[in-house]
Amino acid sequence: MSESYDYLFKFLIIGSAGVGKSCILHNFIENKFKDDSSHTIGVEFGSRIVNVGGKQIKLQIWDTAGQERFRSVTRSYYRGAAGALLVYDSTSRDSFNVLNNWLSDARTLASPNICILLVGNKRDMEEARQVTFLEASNFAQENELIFLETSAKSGENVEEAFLKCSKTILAKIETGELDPERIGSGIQYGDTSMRNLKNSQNNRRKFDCMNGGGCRT
Ligand SMILES: Nc1nc2c(ncn2[C@@H]2O[C@H](COP(=O)(O)OP(=O)(O)OP(=O)(O)O)[C@@H](O)[C@H]2O)c(=O)[nH]1
Repeated sequence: MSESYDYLFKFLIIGSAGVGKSCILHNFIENKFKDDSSHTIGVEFGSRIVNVGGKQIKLQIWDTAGQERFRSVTRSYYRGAAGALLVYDSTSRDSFNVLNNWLSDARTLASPNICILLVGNKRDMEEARQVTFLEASNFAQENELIFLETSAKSGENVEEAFLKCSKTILAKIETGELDPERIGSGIQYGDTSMRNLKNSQNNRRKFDCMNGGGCRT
């Protein structure tokens, strides 16, 4: 069965080892918690079509390994990503303290216009919390990031995280701030968009003809 969608967005999930990146992806794709998750080796991949404001968007998601020894491999996947979920574990101050390193990697190696969403995962473990909502939201504000707390275990806000990032990218396409045709934008037109684009070009030609503007073929 062929898939029909308007746009394809390339997404990354980045952050330290063990913060729950693979579980977030698994929850988003399979709608369940992966309780036997082991360290990712290199990168893993998932994709899903979501509906954002009436547009079908195919998300192509690269889940990267957090362990330092895979850093050179994972960095090679950053190029041309339209969006990234930058994940820390709200029960681990260490994972929060290194966010600046992840952020500068994402901003230098991916598209300069990359939409980054800060995700504080493991929200279900309130008793073990080491990072408050307020300090993370201040960090997000200072660094112009959108921010959400999630639980890959209960599924809370997981879908919302991907949708929020997709909505922001779509809005930038619609206002012309992002150009999907720019190489390395991390965005591609799907069949449906191409069809609409061609129809609007054809309509434009018809309009030019009717108004004596000469017909270009
Ligand atoms: N309670 C709770 N545990 C979680 C949550 N998300 C992940 N975990 C657990 O945290 C551990 C690490 O999860 P992973 O998804 O493998 O972590 P990762 O960030 O992909 O790790 P790397 O692949 O090494 O980078 C696993 O034992 C998960 O079961 C969550 O939201 N709540």
